[in-house]
Amino acid sequence: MSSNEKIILALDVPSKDEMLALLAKINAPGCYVKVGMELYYQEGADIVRALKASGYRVFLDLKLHDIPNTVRRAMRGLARVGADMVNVHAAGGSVMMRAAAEGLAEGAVGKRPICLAVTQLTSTSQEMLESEILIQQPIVDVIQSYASLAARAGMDGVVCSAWEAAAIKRATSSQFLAVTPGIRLAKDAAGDQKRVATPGRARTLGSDYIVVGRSITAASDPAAAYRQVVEEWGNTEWKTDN
Ligand SMILES: O=c1ccn([C@@H]2O[C@H](COP(=O)(O)O)[C@@H](O)[C@H]2O)c(=O)[nH]1
Repeated sequence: MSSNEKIILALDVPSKDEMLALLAKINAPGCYVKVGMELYYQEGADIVRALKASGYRVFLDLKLHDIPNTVRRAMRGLARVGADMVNVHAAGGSVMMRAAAEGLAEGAVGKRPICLAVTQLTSTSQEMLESEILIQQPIVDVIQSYASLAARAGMDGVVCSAWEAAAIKRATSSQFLAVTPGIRLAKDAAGDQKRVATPGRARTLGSDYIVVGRSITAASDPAAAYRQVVEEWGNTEWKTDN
């Protein structure tokens, strides 16, 4: 089956065996995949090495958020593992983000991995932002501000929802990446996600990459769902002038 390098499949499964079974079902060799906490905390760095050895591109989604020295040293190690894309929380601040970039440059064997900053999780709503995180501003303004900070601190882009993609590019540059989870096929339930978009909508809103998990992995036919995401993305025109 054909894949698309801008579609990142979230491998949210608890073991290597389940991951291999899922990849066999989807049958998209060499596609972009995401290893998150669930799989990494069970299988460790070997899972990334195995995926890379099989030709997949890997986003290692561990969302580091700690003091700058710890993040720098952790990133030095993660760069050696060989992921193509990694991330931190922008809320860790500019010194921490700069330390992440430096650690990656120190550890990278060849090209350093793309480093993203998570702005506000796609499971966060405006209401939660105000009542729980105690930030009394429109979420898009908060995300724009984090994106500017991240760009100045040497990040290559941010994780945000598709709905903020154009705003973060206005605040930074058209080259600054918007990697957007919270993607659902139209028929699917949002579940715990609050800021969601379909693959086609995400493209028109200016996403550079979309991250798709349960709309594919929980589908009765994951291969058909993956194909639908690829087609919907591919049949939609990308816009930057939102
Ligand atoms: O803001 C964020 C940051 C990361 N994620 C991750 O993306 C996938 C989404 O999975 P779905 O099943 O498509 O909801 C998941 O691995 C999250 O950890 C995110 O959703 N939002």
